[in-house]
Amino acid sequence: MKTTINTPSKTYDIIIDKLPKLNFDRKVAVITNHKIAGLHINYLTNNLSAKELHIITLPDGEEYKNWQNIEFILDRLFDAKFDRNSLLIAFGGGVVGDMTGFAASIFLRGVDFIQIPTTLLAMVDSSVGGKTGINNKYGKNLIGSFYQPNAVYIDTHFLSTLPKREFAAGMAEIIKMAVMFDKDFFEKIKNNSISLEEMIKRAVELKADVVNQDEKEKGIRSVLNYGHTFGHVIENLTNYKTFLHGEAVAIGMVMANELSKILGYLSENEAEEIKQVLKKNNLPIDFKIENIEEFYNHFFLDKKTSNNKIKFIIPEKIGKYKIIDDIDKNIILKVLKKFEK
Ligand SMILES: NC(=O)c1ccc[n+]([C@@H]2O[C@H](COP(=O)([O-])OP(=O)(O)OC[C@H]3O[C@@H](n4cnc5c(N)ncnc54)[C@H](O)[C@@H]3O)[C@@H](O)[C@H]2O)c1
Ligand SMILES: O=C(O)C(=O)C[C@@H](O)[C@H](O)[C@H](O)COP(=O)(O)O
Ligand SMILES: [Zn+2]
Repeated sequence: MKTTINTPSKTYDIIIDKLPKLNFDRKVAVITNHKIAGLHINYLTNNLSAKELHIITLPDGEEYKNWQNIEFILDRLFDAKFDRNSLLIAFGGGVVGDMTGFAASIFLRGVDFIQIPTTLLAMVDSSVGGKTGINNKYGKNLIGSFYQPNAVYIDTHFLSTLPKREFAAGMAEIIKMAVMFDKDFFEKIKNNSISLEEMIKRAVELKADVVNQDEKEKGIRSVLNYGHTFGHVIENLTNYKTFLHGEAVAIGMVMANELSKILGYLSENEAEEIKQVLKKNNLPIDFKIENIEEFYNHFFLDKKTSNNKIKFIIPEKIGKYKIIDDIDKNIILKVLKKFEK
């Protein structure tokens, strides 16, 4: 199965199939982490040949998605005398993918890279669309670039070793896409009447369609941030340690749905339906806020906030999104109070 991304900066294919034989007549650096290398590096290198092959392994975890590890990658590339004709391969989840893409976008002002995602979340979301970056003390993904890969190879073979919690985190981003764009897709997920490959394919198609329309998030691409306005604050406040990204997004969707209900859009029934689908997919749907003013103030670090207007993405109904950025502070505090400790 193949989907194509066609943006002003690059056109490339997303191939959902067994990993093909990859031959590159140039220097190649595979960037991964220790866990994935231990589990799958042989499967990759058995299908990969290059003029010169380097493996760069990073520490594992969201807390390592930072400048220090970007510099680690760049130092390895300089030490090995990589040049502008070199290729980087992101072999891992979203953390590896975001860091590899960012390193590729700034090394020598930009070298080619490809994505070989190994988590469900990376397969359906982070490997597609060219958002790259790192976190810092101010928040999530606040430093980075829009930099498209040359190709994405999605081989579900890698999911055989993915822990249940990580699989669930990927389901959060899939459910997000269904709630925003495709009620039929949501129903299939709810009723378990869709195969894993078909689910991945549909989620990738939905994301590709958005990226093709709005590569650099000037409009509709912000819809992919549903659940993230709240979710990123949760990740930041819990130091990226309590929740996986997808788990924080799931809670964020529940909070966004509360906002939609208060504004008179989403019905109680549909909000409950979404909660049940998240729960059934082993995702958290609650979070206790210690300090709602502190939580509220984090919204002003969100990249979608401009001119002090916080932008929220909510479902008007399942399958129909709404972008809204002129909400009174008291309404937002009313939502946060529902989750106050
Ligand atoms: N760029 C984007 O558009 C985009 C989209 C969504 C999420 N993200 C980012 O992606 C990150 C989350 O990505 P993630 O959920 O893939 O987390 P992750 O990259 O941290 O991987 C999750 C865990 O699973 C392990 N792992 C990876 N593949 C495995 C496999 N096949 N078998 C066993 N273990 C495996 C990893 O080592 C890690 O411990 C966040 O930083 C988020 O901000 C980016
Ligand atoms: O690709 C996008 O656009 C998304 O918003 C996908 C999100 O799932 C992803 O977590 C992204 O990194 C969040 O975007 P950000 O710009 O808020 O970092
Ligand atoms: Zn996300």
